[in-house]
Order: sequence, then structure tokens, then C-alpha cells
Amino acid sequence: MSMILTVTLNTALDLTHHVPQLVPHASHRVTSVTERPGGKGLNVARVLAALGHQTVVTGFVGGATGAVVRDLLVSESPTDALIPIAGNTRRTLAVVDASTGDTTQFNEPGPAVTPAEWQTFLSSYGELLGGARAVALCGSLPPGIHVGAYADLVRRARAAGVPVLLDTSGEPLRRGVAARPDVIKPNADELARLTGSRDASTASADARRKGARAVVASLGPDGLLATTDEGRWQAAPPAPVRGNPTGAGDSAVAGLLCGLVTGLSWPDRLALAVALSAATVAAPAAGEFDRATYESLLPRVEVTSPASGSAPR
Ligand SMILES: O=P(O)(O)OC[C@H]1O[C@](O)(CO)[C@@H](O)[C@H]1O
Repeated sequence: MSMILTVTLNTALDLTHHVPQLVPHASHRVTSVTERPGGKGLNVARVLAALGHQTVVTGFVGGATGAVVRDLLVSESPTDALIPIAGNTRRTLAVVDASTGDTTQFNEPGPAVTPAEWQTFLSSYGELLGGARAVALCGSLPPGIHVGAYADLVRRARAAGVPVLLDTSGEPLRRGVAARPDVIKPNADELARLTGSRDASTASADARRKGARAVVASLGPDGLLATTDEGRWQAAPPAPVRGNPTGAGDSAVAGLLCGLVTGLSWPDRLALAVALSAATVAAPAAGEFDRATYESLLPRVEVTSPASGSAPR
């Protein structure tokens, strides 16, 4: 089997509530609710599967909430290789305020994972790498998992010759970068925390010095800034897309992986990632994208090279 593997150590049941207006201290009537399998790697996998890629998800899942996550995954195409644990999978809550379009996110910490459960995961991960064309390591670490876990998983992927993309934050990102992943995809805050610089160009160059082979910084409505061995590019949608941005970064990761395994040039990979990301803003929940928005945006994503001012696509 040749597939794309995504790792979500802290899976979640993602709840999205829509309210007419979010007011602190007030009671709210929820006008619509969605419930989806979540955690960043599951969102990435659902987008990849919708694009027709064979995709396998691993990580931890447990308890009553974990059972719901697994049930919901059955109707999606990723193959479930999640490792069962004794603890109960967490929930996340996104509250979308219809009056402003803004989203407020609440993420529970997740269940404690035991050393024995981690060891079970590691042996399964090693086997899955044998059939993987690329692997994405995504999201926060649940309690009980050591802060160097992603660094360990990056090293194992590299030893197996599998390209590895790391999308996390804080100390797990700092340690993971030192293990030399092929790509990292921090947002502006994560990149600033990693490097101490708020200038995305300076910070990206610094993150490469620290060990990342390529840095793709997600800059919200300004799109993506990629700093790679082959050059630097910025890619952005032709106009801002309004909606719920939860999961937009996950869809960008899906686009980058899809471009990597199909051998696209960096400018084309970035165009794909930006179109998917913007089409996710237009969709109701993370891990989904509006196909019409995606198809209409893809040929119109603007990719420029800060060095030359433009880049051929
Ligand atoms: O692992 P965390 O960093 O807490 O992120 C998880 C959350 O992020 C999202 O993936 C959006 O990117 C949500 O679906 C939610 O599950």
C-alpha cells in the first residue's frame, strides 16, 4: 500500500456552534450545531481523502467520545489505524458569531496517555511508515506524552526515508525542528514564538537555520510564505474569503502534502494549499472545503517570489 499517513496524538470531537451574536456573560441560543471527527491530522486526512488520496490516520482515541469520533470517521474515506487508549478523547468547541463572522475556539487538554499506550503507538507507527509516501505530524500533545515526542517521530520518519511535515507549536515544535523535518507550517504567532522575530521572512530563515528544511508560514488572509531550498514564494487568494477559518491551516497542510506526493513545483503546491485553505473558510467545519470555491480559486491564486517579484506557475 502507498498512502499518506497523518498523526493526531490528541484527536478530538470538534463541535461547532453558530450563534446570532456572541456576548460575554450572556446566555445564547445556538442556531446550528455540527459535530465532526477532529484534531488537526484528522482534518488533514479528510481533505486528502476528498481529493482522492489513499490516507491513513493514526494517533490515540478512547472512551465514549473516542467511540463517536471513530463512528463519524467510518463515513469518511481515511483508513482508521488509531490506537485505543483508556482515557476519554477530548472535545473542542468553535463558536461562530453570525454578527461579525468571528470564531472563538475552546480546546480541551485531552486524556492522559500511558507509557504502555505510547509504546504501542510507536510500534504501529514504525509499521505504517513502511507503506507511507509522506507523513504529517499534527496538533498538540495530550498529557503524558513527552515534549520531545514529535522530535522522536520526525527522526523515525527520516530514518525510514519518508518525507515528514510537522505542524505543531511551542516547545514540541522547537524540539521537532531540531530533528530536521522536511517542512514545518507554523502560523505567524507560532513562528514568532519559535524564533523571537515577528518578521515572517526573518523568522522563516531562522527556523531553517534551526533545522527545518522548508518553512511554510501561514499568514491568515495574506496566504502562505514559503522559504525553501529552491527559493521563496508568497501565495495568496485573489480576494479575502469570509467564513469560519477553523481548519484552514489543516487544509493548507493537505495541499502541501498532495503537492509533495504528486511532484508539483513549489509555486503549484502553494497555489493548491491556498485554494484549499480558502475553500475551507467557505465551508461550515474544519476538515471540509467548498469544492466550487476551491475550483474557482485554484487558477487565480497569486504566487509571487519576493526575490524577483513574480514566479511562473
Ligand atoms: O491539537 P490542537 O492544537 O489543540 O488543535 C486541535 C483543534 O484544531 C483544529 O484542528 C483546527 O485546526 C480543530 O479541528 C481542533 O480539533
